[in-house]
Amino acid sequence: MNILQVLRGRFDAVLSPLVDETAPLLEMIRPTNDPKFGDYQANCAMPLGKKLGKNPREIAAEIVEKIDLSDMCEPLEIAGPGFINIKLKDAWIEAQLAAAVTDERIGVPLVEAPKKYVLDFSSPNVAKPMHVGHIRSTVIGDSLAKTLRFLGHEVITDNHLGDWGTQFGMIIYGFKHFRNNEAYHESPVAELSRLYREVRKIIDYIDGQKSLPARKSKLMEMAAEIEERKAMPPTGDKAADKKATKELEKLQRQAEDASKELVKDEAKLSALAADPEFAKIAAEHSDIGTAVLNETAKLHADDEENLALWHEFLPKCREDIQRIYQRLDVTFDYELGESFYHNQLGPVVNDFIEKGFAEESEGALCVFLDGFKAPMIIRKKDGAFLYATTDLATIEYRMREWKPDAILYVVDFRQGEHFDKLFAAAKKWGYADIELKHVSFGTVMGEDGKPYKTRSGDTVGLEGLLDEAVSRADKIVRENDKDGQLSEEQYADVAQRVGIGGLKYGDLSQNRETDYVFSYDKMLALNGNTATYMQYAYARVQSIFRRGEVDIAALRTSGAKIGVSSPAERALAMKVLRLPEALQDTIADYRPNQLTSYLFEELAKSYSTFFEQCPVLKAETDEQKQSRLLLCDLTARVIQQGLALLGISTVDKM
Ligand SMILES: NC(=[NH2+])NCCC[C@H](N)C(=O)O
Repeated sequence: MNILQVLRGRFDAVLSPLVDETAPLLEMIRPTNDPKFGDYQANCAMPLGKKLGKNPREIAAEIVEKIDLSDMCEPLEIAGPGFINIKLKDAWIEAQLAAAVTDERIGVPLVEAPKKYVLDFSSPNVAKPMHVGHIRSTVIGDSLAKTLRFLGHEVITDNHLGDWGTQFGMIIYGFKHFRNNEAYHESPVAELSRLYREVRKIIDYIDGQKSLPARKSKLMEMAAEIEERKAMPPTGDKAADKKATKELEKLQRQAEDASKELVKDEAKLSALAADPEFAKIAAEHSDIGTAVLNETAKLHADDEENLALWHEFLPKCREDIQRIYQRLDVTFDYELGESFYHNQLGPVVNDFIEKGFAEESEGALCVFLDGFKAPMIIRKKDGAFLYATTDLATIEYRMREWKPDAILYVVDFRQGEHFDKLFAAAKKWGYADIELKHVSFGTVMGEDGKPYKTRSGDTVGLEGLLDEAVSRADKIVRENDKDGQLSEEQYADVAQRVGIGGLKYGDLSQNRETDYVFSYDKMLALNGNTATYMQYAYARVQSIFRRGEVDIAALRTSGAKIGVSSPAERALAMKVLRLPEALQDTIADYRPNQLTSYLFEELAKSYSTFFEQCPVLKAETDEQKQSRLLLCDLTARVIQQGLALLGISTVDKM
């Protein structure tokens, strides 16, 4: 059971006659950090006292007097200004452990009111280099899907592939003008990816050159302004002068950065221009920007040739991405990409017009939303629909077909404004009683402090990244296996699980909203908050069973019991029983790092202390030995379950 939830339920019964809204008070019942204060502590008497104008200690006494917890807790204690300390009875803990030992779900209850979730994650733009951010979305989304499902919710996972965008205009253009038939034949995706990069390069070159004069004059303006400000005499007002100096410095820094950037770009452009072959191509394709848009527009207008090319390219691109999913062991219920909604965009826009939610502004069709300066554009001046239009059609489809209670979008924080607007527009459109949530995440950084880039910048690069993790894991596993207990075959298997697991855990253990630095060394470390450490803890328990020739499955059903007489055993037992709470915390705001920190900071650390203080195979009595073996087993099962919900597997030996 979820102990915290049960405690809160009991408090709720006492608090609800006193206040209208008990939820914030119930939030103040938390596990303690120090066993001195019991297992849980309720701090709600203080705010309640303030609210009711009574002495908090009196309130606390009143709560303690009325609450019915005698079945599970020792008599409650009131401390300090009105803290209520809650200590569970040992016998009650032991009964919970006994139930968990024979429970496949190790004591995790199913939610009483299951909800239906749609999870939109991964969603790369095919035919365009997939990047580390898409791995991040994939790993976070998959873990949330698994956790929600485990708790009993219904989850539909949907990979909203970008399979209809300008990138297809680009490869269609590239295919028509630059393709190498032989290369395409040999390795179509590699050739398409080359074509994408080629077209991108020309577009960037032409746009870069076009923007140079404006950038230069902007810099001159900045320089002039700096001079002007420098020439200004001080006013004598200290604060104002200080502010002026600060502003001047800021402007100087900006000018310096812009000028460096310009020098760099100019160098790049002139290097390209110096390549006669490239210069010739660029000159021949000077209208490439418009041409690409035309190819895209033709595709969207069902042009026969472009549609045929799209049908030819798409399965190849999807296959390419599939390899990454296979290696990450991630699957989707649906992969309804942007192209799937193509025919619904017109009707969506018409519906907005009919309902009076959209108006024309400078030729574009706009949805004005309260609280936003800029409107959401749903049709461009040239008639083209946008990313946002597709997302509206997607919401309509999902609501109609699946009727979910919530749609979660696991997407990069840079799309924050898009989703804010999308959700506001959806609400306006009538989708008000659904939870629409942008599960936003930060950037994966390189050790140089810039966004992490794989060497080749495409799926091949991402595969290289996975390969590297596995090959480093292989080395670590071999070094660690001093007594040579693993076969060659086992090395390969363990390296896979440790390498890919390390990569996933390294990501999931971060607060998803912050940027983090990608480091193989950190994510594969044997010590610390890593998958490797958790996998190792699991394997160590299995090795105890092997060394002691323990048939753990038989012991589970033998009627042997776990006792919690020593502090280390009791502390570990409490952590084991807190798995349901950790999972609840994980989905409360969709944060897998709640689960990793429970596994590492709480469970693994308590296990370590237990392991130091409590001999298992050499326990004093048979009864104690069985008790400790079962506690080790529960710990290992919680680790295994926890890792499984993160999409990470365990190994028995490593
Ligand atoms: N429904 C959505 N907008 N999902 C996210 C799509 C992400 C987009 N394809 C990208 O790679 O940036």
